[in-house]
Amino acid sequence: MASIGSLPFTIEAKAAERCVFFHAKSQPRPGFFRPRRSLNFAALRGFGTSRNVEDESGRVLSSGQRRLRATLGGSVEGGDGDDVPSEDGLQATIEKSKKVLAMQRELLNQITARRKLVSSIRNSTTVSAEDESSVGEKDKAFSSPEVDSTSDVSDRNGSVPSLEEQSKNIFSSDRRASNASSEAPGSEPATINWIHDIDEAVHEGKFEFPSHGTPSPGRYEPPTEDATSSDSVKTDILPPFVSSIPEISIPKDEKEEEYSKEATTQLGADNGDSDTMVEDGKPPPLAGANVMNVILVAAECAPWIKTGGLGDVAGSLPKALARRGHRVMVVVPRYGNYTEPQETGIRKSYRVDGQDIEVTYFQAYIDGVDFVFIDAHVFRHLENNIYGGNQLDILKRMVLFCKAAVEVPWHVPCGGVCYGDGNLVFIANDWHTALLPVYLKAHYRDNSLMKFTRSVLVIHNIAHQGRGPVDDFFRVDLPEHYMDHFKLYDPVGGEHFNIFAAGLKAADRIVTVSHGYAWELKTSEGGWGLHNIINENDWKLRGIVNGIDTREWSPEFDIHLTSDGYTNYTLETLQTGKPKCKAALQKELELPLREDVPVIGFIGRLDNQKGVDLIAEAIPWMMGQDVQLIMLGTGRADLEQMLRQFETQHRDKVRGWVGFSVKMAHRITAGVDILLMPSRFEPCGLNQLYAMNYGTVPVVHAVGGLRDTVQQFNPFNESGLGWTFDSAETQKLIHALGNCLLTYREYKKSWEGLQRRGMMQDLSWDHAAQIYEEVLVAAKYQW
Ligand SMILES: Nc1ncnc2c1ncn2[C@@H]1O[C@H](COP(=O)(O)OP(=O)(O)O[C@H]2O[C@H](CO)[C@@H](O)[C@H](O)[C@H]2O)[C@@H](O)[C@H]1O
Repeated sequence: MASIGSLPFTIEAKAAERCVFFHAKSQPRPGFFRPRRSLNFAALRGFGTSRNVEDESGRVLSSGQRRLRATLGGSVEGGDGDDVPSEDGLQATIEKSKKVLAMQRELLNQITARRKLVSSIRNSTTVSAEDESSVGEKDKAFSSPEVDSTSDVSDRNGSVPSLEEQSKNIFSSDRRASNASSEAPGSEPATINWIHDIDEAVHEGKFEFPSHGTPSPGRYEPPTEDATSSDSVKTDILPPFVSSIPEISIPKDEKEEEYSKEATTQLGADNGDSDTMVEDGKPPPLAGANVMNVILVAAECAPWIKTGGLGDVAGSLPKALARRGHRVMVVVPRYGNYTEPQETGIRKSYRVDGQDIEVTYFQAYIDGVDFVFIDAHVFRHLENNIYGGNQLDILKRMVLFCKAAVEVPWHVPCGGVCYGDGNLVFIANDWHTALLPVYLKAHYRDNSLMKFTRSVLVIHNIAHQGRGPVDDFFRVDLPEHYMDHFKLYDPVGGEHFNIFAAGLKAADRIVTVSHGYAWELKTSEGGWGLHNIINENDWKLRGIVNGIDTREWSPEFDIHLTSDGYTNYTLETLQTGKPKCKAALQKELELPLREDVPVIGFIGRLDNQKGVDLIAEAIPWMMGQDVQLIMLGTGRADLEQMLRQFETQHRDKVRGWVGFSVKMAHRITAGVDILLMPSRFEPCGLNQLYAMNYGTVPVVHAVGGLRDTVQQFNPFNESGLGWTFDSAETQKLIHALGNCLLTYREYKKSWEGLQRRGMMQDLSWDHAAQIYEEVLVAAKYQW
């Protein structure tokens, strides 16, 4: 594969990026459903039902409406035709008025709480120009003044969930699509006129209680309330690709209730915001009316299996989405005997390249997230080499994984209840799971199955695409007319089969892991042959900078810093804690114990992407400095050998740890002063984020996510977070690192400022999860 050199990141390029983005945003989206503002009818439900009473136009009114009308001067309930009310009658009316006022008050409280929540979310969000444009668009989409009753107020039975119920729905037994949208974020909540609005709407016939009728063409059809919305499809017309459709939804049982309780407690504990508590002590979900079922599918997931940043993201983004109130699952292959997941006893069989392969499912519920592991003989014994084997073996594993993953919401009950395919969005990651959006479309949606399920494909690294000979198409079990989606020609690979290409076309939305990388992907240097497809699909692409797991990667709680002389530390104890970790690291690696020497670290895959060759070229200069260098990595054999050689040649200054050690990665991040990341390209990069959270100063090539997250230090106004260099050249690396070393030695106050600013950032997933949610909502309403 061609290596890409440094990219032309000029101001003009940045401006071009914005133009492209805005242009794309303003394009109309065919069939894009825009939910309208609607009112919360929750209060009307609490009155119970008795007999049918009709209004002037003959419409049947609920008893709640009847009482309201009676209270407001109507003549439906209680009056029974008496023109002159008796004393008792008056008393009863007063009592009723009091009740209604109490209910009104309660509703207003709920509205205030919701308003507070929405504005607190907004205030806590630093919206970039791109984000602002899309938030604006979302606001518009959610703020039509019309009352639209059929689309987003009620479920299919015509019942209207209250705020409280909406929050319960996420964990409730039928887990139906919570498409009720009384006040979507961004819309003005209904105000004091709500009774009048409802009454008038009902009276004037603007509002109709939803029926089970067929939705009008072109409108959004709310998901069914069954756990599996495709149940209604008869199995005798099942397409050959589909394993089987479950016929019954699994009933609520005790286990599920426990699960609900646990989940709700979790939600409350994590939010910890008493302002948002509703009366019964449960907070409404941060996602509000947008709560949905989300299934993230990835080839790796920390802490069970991780070879790089994808594992970190799969292990932490779902928890942040769950904290927002979504029901979230992660599906990952079971490569080893993990302790937490329990066997579910469910077995299914999928055809892969002409052979039936049986899979079983293991499941665990941790930190508010369902983790489902797919077990099959092809995944076993790969724990130390999950991407191992020949190209065909890998392809078959991914075909099996994607086929099984799509049907997990049908077959695997979590907490007793399957997710179902209504109100569901899959998040696929990188080429390994890029077949999932294609299968979702070709096997299911093209056959009227999983009608309400959508997919988002996340690009963590476009350099790996699942390329193969064109004939590989016949191994992935798709209708022939899908072949063109996979066929790609480029000067490097010639005409070939490309899984990422097809996934990008089939997904409802595409995300990549930084704004910088979103721009680079559209260039011929950064798109690795897929730039044309990415440009064509720019309208559905969004850059979202990764967050970090602030518990796992926190100097305060890091479990790898509790022994061997290391220590946990915080912003307050930085000046004592970090030197202690530095000394412990020097001791562990048998380097000279010196507090004053700057220690430089590198952690990462040893390949062309990470710019290890630039470090190699800079070694002679570095060894002329009074520094220590610690490198941790695995990958290309020649680069591994190079690391060993550095250590042998410079025993007093260099350690080259060849291997994959999570513990050492944590300890190096805490113990070194400077983290070097000369990546030739870097979609986001997590190590620089971890480094900053530990008061370690990054020196990076300003590319992709590194450019987004590390602002150059400015000594004149003491701002910035580290050092950046603008092209992947050894001399530029040396220049940046030289300035960094000078500051470390001569300007202690500036150094401390850099460390503190790094540590004070909010690098958590919470902000990113909120933006992911916007993408999921957009996907959900993509028709
Ligand atoms: N030898 C070793 N021992 C222990 N731990 C090691 C290690 N080598 C690497 N790691 C760990 O693996 C992770 C690597 O994450 P990165 O984001 O830097 O890179 P990666 O290129 O794998 O991910 C891709 O996906 C992520 C997630 O989106 C993007 O940030 C990134 O730019 C993109 O290339 C870190 O947690 C790091 O500590």
